[in-house]
Amino acid sequence: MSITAENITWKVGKKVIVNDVSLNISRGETVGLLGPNGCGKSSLLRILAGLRRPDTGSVTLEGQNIARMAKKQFARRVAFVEQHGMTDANMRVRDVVKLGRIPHHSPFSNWSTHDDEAVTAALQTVNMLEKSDQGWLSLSGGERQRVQIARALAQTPTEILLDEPTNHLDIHHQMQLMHLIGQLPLTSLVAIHDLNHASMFCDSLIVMQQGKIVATGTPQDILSEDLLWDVFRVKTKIETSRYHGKKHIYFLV
Ligand SMILES: Nc1ncnc2c1ncn2[C@@H]1O[C@H](COP(=O)(O)OP(=O)(O)OP(=O)(O)O)[C@@H](O)[C@H]1O
Repeated sequence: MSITAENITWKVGKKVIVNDVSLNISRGETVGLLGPNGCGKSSLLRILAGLRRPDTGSVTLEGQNIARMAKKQFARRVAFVEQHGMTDANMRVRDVVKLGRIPHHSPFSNWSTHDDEAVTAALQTVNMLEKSDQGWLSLSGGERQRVQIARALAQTPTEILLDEPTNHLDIHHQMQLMHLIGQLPLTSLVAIHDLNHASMFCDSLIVMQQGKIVATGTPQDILSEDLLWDVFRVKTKIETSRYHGKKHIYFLV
């Protein structure tokens, strides 16, 4: 298993935010993390990214407990793209993406052509190479989002955690990004609100409600009208799309 969590619980005061969560994500899988606002998706991602310590339970990467991994070793493996922008400084786009190479350097190592190649490839992947010299503050919300993803890719991680990465993106870039995430030769866990995109682009899904996991499995197996009513309180009609063969959800009023 690439990422395993066992019985993770995280509380703030007496409020249980992540409640006894266990999960197993196989290497190379693209997993969608679904659930209503406030159900604990970001909190769980932050725990898996090593930014929060759970009160109980453990997270392991290929069997290694992350609490016992050196920070740098962890950062070389796991990239995290959070929901909100990462800097107020007016850095050039290329310099923002270069930050992704930090875990690969010691105080004495020099910047190499390999680093340059990783940065260029990451910018190319998100279609931002031609804006390399533009200032961060001059970018649109969607462009910033893509640069943040480039920074994560420049890290050349084996696991990538993304918190609503298609937020701010127009439909073209949403589709392009979800397709890209699905194609990356990495283990990806992506919090996402668009259920049709989750169905189209994810190998499997984890559905949360009030801090707990209430369903896991392939989109084909678990997306059902009953589940979406129970979790999101929406009426739906679900059919297998004759265009892409995946489940397609129609929302009814
Ligand atoms: N540091 C904190 N202190 C207090 N409450 C917190 C803290 N972090 C998260 N919460 C609460 O935990 C709950 C889960 O929040 P979280 O951001 O994980 O949800 P989410 O599923 O990512 O939501 P959304 O879909 O709206 O982004 C929310 O009620 C939130 O207010």
